[in-house]
Amino acid sequence: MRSPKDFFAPLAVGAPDPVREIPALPSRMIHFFDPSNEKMAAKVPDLAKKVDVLLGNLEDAVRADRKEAARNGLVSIAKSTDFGATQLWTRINSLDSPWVLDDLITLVTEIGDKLDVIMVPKVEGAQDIHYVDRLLAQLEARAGLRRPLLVHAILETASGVANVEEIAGASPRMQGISLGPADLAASRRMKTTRVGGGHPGYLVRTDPVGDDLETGRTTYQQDLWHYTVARMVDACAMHGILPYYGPFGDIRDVVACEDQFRNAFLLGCVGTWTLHPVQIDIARRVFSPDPKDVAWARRVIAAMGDGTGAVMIDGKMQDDASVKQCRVVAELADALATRDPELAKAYDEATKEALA
Ligand SMILES: CC(=O)SCCNC(=O)CCNC(=O)[C@H](O)C(C)(C)COP(=O)(O)OP(=O)(O)OC[C@H]1O[C@@H](n2cnc3c(N)ncnc32)[C@H](O)[C@@H]1OP(=O)(O)O
Ligand SMILES: O=CC(=O)O
Ligand SMILES: [Mg+2]
Repeated sequence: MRSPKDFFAPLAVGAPDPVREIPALPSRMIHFFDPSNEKMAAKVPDLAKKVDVLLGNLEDAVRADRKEAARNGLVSIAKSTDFGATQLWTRINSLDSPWVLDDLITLVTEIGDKLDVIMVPKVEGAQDIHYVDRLLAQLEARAGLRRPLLVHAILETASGVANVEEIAGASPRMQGISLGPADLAASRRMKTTRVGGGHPGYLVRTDPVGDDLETGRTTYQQDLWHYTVARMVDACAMHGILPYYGPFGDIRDVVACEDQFRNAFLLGCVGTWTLHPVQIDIARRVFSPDPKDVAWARRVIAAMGDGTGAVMIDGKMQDDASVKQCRVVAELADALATRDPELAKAYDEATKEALA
């Protein structure tokens, strides 16, 4: 473990100073595209106007014989596109793969000034982050970068989950963590065959009435990912970094996708991955607080004055703890409003109505 005294010192001579705080930039959707896919690449300039984060994916879902094309495609897209306020991220290949070294050398050298965050898959423990941390510092120094690249880990191995707290705190570069339900299911030897979402077999059933075991016993499907998402959220909150839901692979099932995203939002996640354009509006809707909740939060904050004591609003007790929750919602709304004028209007109208 690094000494707290030198945690914020650069890991290579000439590398930029590490950040002391992770910027809470809007990142409701991390939209994945394959930079070697011409159709997807052609949509990037338009998508940049619609999403908070664009991610050039180099790992799984890119065929082995397209890895180089994806890497080079990302370099040329990054150089030729105006991303405005939209962040550009990449997902590199896994640390044991034959491609990752060239991914990092090429991307940091060629487009290190355009990239915001590097997503690292299949992280097992702090040692993986330490490896990337030092290598990035060396490459940043060589490329003369002034701004450090941030690192995002995917939680998709059983070891990663067991070590999630040390991963979250492994480096000042740690920006966030995403749930990777597909690889995690495989790593845990779960008996699912899906990319995220629930399973009809994972359920609880009401008790029998008398001796009849068959009739009237309602079943409730449970969330396979509750434990992992909750644990990830705690690890991230503890270290001041951001938690995200990951992929929802049933593109057609926009209803269950929205449910899964909302569960993650309510538990503390700030965003999710979007794999297909149809998921972008779902993520925007779910990960932007509802105008009614924003109006309520602003009303509680106004009524609570300096934030101490207790007041009654519409029959509900408010005190220091509820005003803190309201501040989370109100601050998120303020941050999103600066990026999204439609949301800003909806929040202000709902607030006026609530305070009238
Ligand atoms: C477990 C994990 O690791 S998840 C992360 C890795 N996986 C990914 O990144 C997957 C990314 N998404 C995809 O590859 C695709 O969306 C697929 C394969 C799921 C579906 O692709 P398609 O069969 O082409 O879907 P569909 O026909 O509905 O696409 C409609 C249009 O949207 C485009 N499109 C689809 N996905 C994307 C995307 N992620 N970004 C931009 N455009 C897209 C298609 O190219 C198509 O364009 P066109 O109208 O010009 O022909
Ligand atoms: O990479 C994501 C996953 O679910 O696996
Ligand atoms: Mg994966």
